[in-house]
Amino acid sequence: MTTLFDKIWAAHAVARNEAGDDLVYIDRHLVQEVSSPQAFASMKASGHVLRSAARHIAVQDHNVPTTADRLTHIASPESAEQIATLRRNTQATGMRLLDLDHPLQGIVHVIAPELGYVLPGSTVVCGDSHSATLGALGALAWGIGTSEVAHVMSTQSLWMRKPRTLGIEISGALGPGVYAKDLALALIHHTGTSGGAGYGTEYVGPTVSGLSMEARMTLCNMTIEAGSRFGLVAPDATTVAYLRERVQGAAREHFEQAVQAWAALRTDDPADFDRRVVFDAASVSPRVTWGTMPSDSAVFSGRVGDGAAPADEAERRRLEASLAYMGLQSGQALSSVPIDVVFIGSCTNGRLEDLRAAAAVAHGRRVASGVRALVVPGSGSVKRAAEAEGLAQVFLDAGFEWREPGCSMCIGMNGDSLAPGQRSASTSNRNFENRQGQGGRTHLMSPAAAAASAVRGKLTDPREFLS
Ligand SMILES: CC(C)[C@H](C(=O)O)[C@@H](O)C(=O)O
Ligand code: SF4
Repeated sequence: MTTLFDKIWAAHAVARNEAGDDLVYIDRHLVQEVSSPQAFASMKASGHVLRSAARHIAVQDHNVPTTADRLTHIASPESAEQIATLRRNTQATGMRLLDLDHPLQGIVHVIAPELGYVLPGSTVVCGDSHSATLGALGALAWGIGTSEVAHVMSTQSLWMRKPRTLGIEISGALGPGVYAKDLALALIHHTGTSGGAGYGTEYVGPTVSGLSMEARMTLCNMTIEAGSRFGLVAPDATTVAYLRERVQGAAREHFEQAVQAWAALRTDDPADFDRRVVFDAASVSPRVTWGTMPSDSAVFSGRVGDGAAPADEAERRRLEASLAYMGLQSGQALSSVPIDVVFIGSCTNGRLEDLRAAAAVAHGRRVASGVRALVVPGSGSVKRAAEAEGLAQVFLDAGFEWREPGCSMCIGMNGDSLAPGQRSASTSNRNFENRQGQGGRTHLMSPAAAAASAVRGKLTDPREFLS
């Protein structure tokens, strides 16, 4: 009797040192241009080589312009340099690269599942904190630091202290206009930004089983915002159906056999978790953040500060600084807050279902005057699919910009950023100070809510547009 986390860990731990850390075998590694330059350099400096090139895929995502002329024009020299460096490093080591001109290029956490690259029961790492997104496929997937990236490239393994396990058991149906993003924001509000620290999180229960693959990715993506590096969902029929269409190579040949083996990949008894949190999804309404931590959220009919008294003096000071940064008053009605920019995209909410939810609201409506609204698909595949089913046209007709894939305004490294003091409605995952641009103010929400906010020009509950 053991948890899914323990089973996958045990299948990959090949040795234990005196300190109690395990040497964990890494099945797959994803590489992006921001966290890899030093890793390639230190691998080279120590005379190591890429041990198993086929187990790594690199992609350009954070720095890529989302403008149509991006193959010939990259305005920022720093961005151009990081992109060129990854190109050089992958050529030198024989690592596969999805470059700017590749039809499958996109945000690393969006493309990996699309490629059928992440399989249930496997270990997957990436030098990026949102790697737990891939745990939605029943894999142990987590973000690592640059020195660990070098270690994985040269040894295909990592020393790791096994975390304790946290089971988040979710039951109850999500209401109309309520999405996995709202569930994630509600959970982070409930547990706090460090509630999951030291734990590997598995999401279980009927609500999770009922979520689509993409919604599971949204949920797992935000696990790190509650402090846990691992977010996991056991594979089931939904996972198998998703992978059946996508796996390639040897995994395709042995697919039916693998499906049988995956049946054992589940937590035998929730009592096996080191800690359990029980959560009712039916109680969740569309949410929006008002502060500078992802836990600072409330329902759209709520107020800045959410009416809760700060727990202590340090928290009172944090809230004060946070509201000063956000240019908001405690107690102000959230639905009265005007916005300047709308960003629909990111590894949290840049997949096809997200764009469908936003387009359903945008359809036949117009972005409010004075508001700039961008839709940035998470990958080339998402972009083409959205164009084929008419979503791109819906956005264009409504006055949104329709961009090339990448991280874009989620982090503002590629030239898409907020100006100082500008306020955004954003479907990304972090509302930290300066995250979307120096002095920019971020309100996190679901894609439908972001589209509703674009139309009204202020923070808006998407249910206002549901007929
Ligand atoms: C730049 C990258 C290493 C970073 C991360 O680790 O997550 C980024 O993706 C983010 O979302 O903050
Ligand atoms: S979309 Fe945002 S959160 Fe995701 S990898 Fe890119 S910068 Fe990080």
